[in-house]
Amino acid sequence: GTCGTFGNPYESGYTTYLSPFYVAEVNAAIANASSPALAAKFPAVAQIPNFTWFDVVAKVPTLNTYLADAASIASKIIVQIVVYDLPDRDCHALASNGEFKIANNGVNNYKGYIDGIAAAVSAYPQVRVVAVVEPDSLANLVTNLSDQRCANAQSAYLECTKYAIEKLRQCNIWLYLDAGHAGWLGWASNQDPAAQMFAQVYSGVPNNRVRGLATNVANYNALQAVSPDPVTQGNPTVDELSYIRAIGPKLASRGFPAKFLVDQGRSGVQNIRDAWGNWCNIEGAGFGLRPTTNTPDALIDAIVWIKPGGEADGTSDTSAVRYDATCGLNDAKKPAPEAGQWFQAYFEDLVKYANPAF
Ligand SMILES: O=[N+]([O-])c1ccc(O[C@@H]2O[C@H](CO)[C@@H](O[C@@H]3O[C@H](CO)[C@@H](O[C@@H]4O[C@H](CO)[C@@H](O)[C@H](O)[C@H]4O)[C@H](O)[C@H]3O)[C@H](O)[C@H]2O)cc1
Ligand SMILES: [Mg+2]
Repeated sequence: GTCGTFGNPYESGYTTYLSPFYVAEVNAAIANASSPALAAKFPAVAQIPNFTWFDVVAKVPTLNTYLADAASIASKIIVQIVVYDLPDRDCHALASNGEFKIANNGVNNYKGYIDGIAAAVSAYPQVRVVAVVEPDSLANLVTNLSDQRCANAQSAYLECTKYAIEKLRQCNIWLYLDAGHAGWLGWASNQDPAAQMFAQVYSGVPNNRVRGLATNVANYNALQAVSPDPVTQGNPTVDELSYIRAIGPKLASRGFPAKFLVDQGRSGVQNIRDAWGNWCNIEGAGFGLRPTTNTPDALIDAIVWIKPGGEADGTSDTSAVRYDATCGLNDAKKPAPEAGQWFQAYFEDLVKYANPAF
């Protein structure tokens, strides 16, 4: 490509920007804390970088603000974002359905959303942007085309993802496509179809800035399980490291030399789910391994916190339009607010059960 470096964006010497959005959420949590002893730990949490989710187009202007702020802080700095606004988003679930609908000009709306992000990235070439692209989207195309909503969304997801990769090609951006997790695409029957699809998307845009894949986004799997969680039911890819070591070579052999980011933001406690497919506000979860480039495999660029701990996965209000039954299961903490909204009790648990401890 025409750009210089395209190695690990988290290379030494780079600091990672703290999202003011999340810092503000944690500061508010201090004011609402159930116990002063626990609240004493909250400021330390606010110092750990995570990703800012651009889940509505109205948030895109704040990206300019963040990039300008970051540029004023350090010459070598990384801003971490999640691109998350596909039309008919979260097609196999209800909790995170988005603002754009395919049936209502959604693909064009999405392209405008991407154009806004691309303009911000171009305006601040001195700031590195690491972007996770569309959690749950391509993974749903691997396993859920039997769901009419996903089948209907397939071509739009692929067109929108291609557009995002084409537009987000500035020399200061690194893209990681979302790749589900060990309990999703890690099943043997899913690995090859997944590798095939990711490699096809990668090859579809020459000279792209797709560095690799992001796994375990908004999920709870260990990077390296001490012992298999019972829910893994004999699946050899018991954790994210085994999933990555299984799918990495399958991607490389198909022309996609993918590197990985692994979300460990809510992975501090294992054996807390009734089933591996349960994903909503899982009770007992704790903040996990701290972000680092000290990873167990060269395939992994960094351990990161992508889902901001404390922001809900979905509402438990059965009367809500976006109520998903998964958020009503026994292992889902209740009462929970809408996806993305601050869930104070859940945040306090994440701090309480954090491993490593705060
Ligand atoms: O014994 N075997 O050999 C065998 C073989 C195959 C088997 O089938 C596999 O079973 C897996 C479950 O074990 C399924 O994985 C679940 O798929 C769901 C979507 O369908 C995901 O939900 C998403 O989760 C996101 C957060 O991660 C949410 O943000 C998002 O809103 C939400 O929709 C779950 O995580 C994920 O765990 C696979 O599809 C399925 O193919 C099972 C056994
Ligand atoms: Mg979700």
